[in-house]
Amino acid sequence: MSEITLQPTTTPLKGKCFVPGDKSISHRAVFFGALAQGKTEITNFLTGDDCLTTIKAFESMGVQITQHDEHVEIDSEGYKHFKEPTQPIDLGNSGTTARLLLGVLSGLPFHTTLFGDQSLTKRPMDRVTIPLREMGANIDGREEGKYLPLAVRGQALSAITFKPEVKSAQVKSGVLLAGLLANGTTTVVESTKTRDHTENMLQAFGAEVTVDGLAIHIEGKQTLKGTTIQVPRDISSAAFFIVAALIVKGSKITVKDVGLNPTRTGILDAIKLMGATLDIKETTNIGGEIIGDVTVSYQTPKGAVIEGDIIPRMIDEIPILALLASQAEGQTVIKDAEELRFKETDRIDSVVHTLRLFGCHVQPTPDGMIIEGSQTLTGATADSHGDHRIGMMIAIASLIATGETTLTDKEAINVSYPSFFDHLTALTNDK
Ligand SMILES: O=C(O)C1=C[C@@H](OP(=O)(O)O)[C@@H](O)[C@H](O)C1
Ligand SMILES: C=C(OP(=O)(O)O)C(=O)O
Repeated sequence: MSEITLQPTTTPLKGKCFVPGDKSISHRAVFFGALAQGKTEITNFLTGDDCLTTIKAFESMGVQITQHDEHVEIDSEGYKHFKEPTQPIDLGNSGTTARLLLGVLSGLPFHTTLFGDQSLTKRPMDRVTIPLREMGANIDGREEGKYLPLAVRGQALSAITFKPEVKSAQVKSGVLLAGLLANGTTTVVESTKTRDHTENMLQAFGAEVTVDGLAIHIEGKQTLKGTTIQVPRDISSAAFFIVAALIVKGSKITVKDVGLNPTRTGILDAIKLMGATLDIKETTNIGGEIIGDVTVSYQTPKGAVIEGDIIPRMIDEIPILALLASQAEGQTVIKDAEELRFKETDRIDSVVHTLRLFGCHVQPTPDGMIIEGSQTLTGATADSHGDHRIGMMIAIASLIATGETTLTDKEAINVSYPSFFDHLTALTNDK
């Protein structure tokens, strides 16, 4: 496992930044491109480990996929022509691939085995296997199919109406994908709107899908048609530099062409709730996804209570928001975020543990944390614990810590942002 030694920055962050393509949208572009008939071309694809895992999964079912850096071409005859994989499918670290693929495999007429890395093997899969079994899926595994490895024998599926207990776009998407292969009309009714890239992309691939408030209806047995997908840049990746600019004195940066889908911009709303100003310019809308630029400069926000419906709209950004909170004036309380406990690490415990290594005062709660503001950070040796978002949080913390920071297991960052350190260096070296 490799490590990197990081020094506090002596220069502010300046200039423009083009973060890589959105992880959620890159996954879905491969899923739908593979399921569809004909050619799909994806540009600005995220070449992070998780999205490459999705490509390999479909290749193992015989789908023709060519990937050159951020450009992907898929030539598929459609899901009816997928072949039974000869080997178990390795899902690596990717929860999104696991939950969405379970939905697809449940309705295909062959047998597959799925496994993942140590972290993914601990993450709950019953949130999706329970509704899939209700549709007729045959899924078996440890603890009655709660955890990977899982064996799936595809079946004819029947539509259901499903009201998920967890606020999860992965669960919603897994059931909608099964619904696409099922007989009848499947309905998912959410209690809070989660990221809606699946719904947008289904429409882009010509599927009949109706969104009626919090209810989504999908007709079964539809044929999708290959299309062109331009992936917006990832707001979840941009969040690390937005926070870096807010906390490093004298900074001013613009993150360009970033996805501004309202189901993903909770982080921007939380920053505004903390009294900071952001300049947000929406520039275009491609395939139902709003894209724009965010300009941000150094300022001291105020502590706030972050809770309720905003949480699913910023779930992956909570680690970096916690770092921002440590620099705010006053206390910040994060509530209603128990879902953090089911990510690559238990992100309530790992954020608290990591910020404490830097000398911060922070308390975990069952569904979030309480972070004291105006804290001085002291350089530390901190491990990503195999969690990309914790790794990037440590790197951003090192910019303002006194003394040296050593980040161990830095390659975890490749899951969602392989060029992270190049981009960070460019922002701190811009003249
Ligand atoms: O659907 C998606 O692409 C994702 C949904 C979220 O997970 P949950 O659906 O489990 O909340 C998020 O944390 C993950 O990074 C990506
Ligand atoms: C939780 C994440 O991803 P996944 O669930 O796909 O592993 C993430 O990217 O922060």
